[in-house]
Amino acid sequence: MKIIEVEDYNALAKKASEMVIKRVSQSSSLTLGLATGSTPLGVYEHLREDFINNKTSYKSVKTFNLDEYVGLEKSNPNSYYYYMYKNLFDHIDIPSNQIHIPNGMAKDLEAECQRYEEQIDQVGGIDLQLLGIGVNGHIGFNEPGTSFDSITHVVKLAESTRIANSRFFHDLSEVPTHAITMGIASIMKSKEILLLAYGLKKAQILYDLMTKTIDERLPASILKRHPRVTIIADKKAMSIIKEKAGIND
Ligand SMILES: N[C@@H]1[C@@H](O)[C@H](O)[C@@H](COP(=O)(O)O)O[C@@H]1O
Repeated sequence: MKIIEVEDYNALAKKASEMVIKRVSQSSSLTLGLATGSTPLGVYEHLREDFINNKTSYKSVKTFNLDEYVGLEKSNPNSYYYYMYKNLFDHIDIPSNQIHIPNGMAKDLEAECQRYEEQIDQVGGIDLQLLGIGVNGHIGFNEPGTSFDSITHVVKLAESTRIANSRFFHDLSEVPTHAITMGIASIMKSKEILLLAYGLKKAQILYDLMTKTIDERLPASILKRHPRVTIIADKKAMSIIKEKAGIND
């Protein structure tokens, strides 16, 4: 895994967006894997600005989102569907039939998971997957203990994840208990992965990721087996790694 350290959140968002824009401009049929949460917000902001200023076109780009809550309507501001349209899709020229987000309202959730995984395979897999990381090391919504062989599936969210994500809801009881997520094996099929981490609250998990062995108790640790992973982290997220290595700056 290659780590790029940047000064702060804005530099992280800028760097990540430049990498995405470069791939979009270079390929006539790119498939992007997209993430939600607070971390990619600045990246999407830069992509929106770039679309206005430089007209980078997404007409032939396909996207697959990592995950979606179970039981939230698309119109619910906390659904990842709503998040993605509000922060990105409503502002660029991507055709809606090229956007893929798991349907957390599907009657048959198992069938929805299978359909989603097949769609990813049908387009030849994801070229570039954006990832955040949970404080417990989850990627997508793959909580600690998830099998490394998992494909798109329904998960019961860890209480720590529900509490962490409750900041977006009125209170904890509104946070869904389940979600659909690409599995660890689905994520590992991506040709290239860009993991973003910023802030002190990610410093411990980033240190664990870099120093601990590959283990299902730390879902992100599997990324060490992937040939093309870049981590972009700001100084705060890097602070424990550097402190333990005796690096001061
Ligand atoms: N399902 C998402 C993940 O895809 C995201 O990476 C993580 C970190 O979120 P944040 O970027 O807000 O710290 O939390 C959520 O639970």
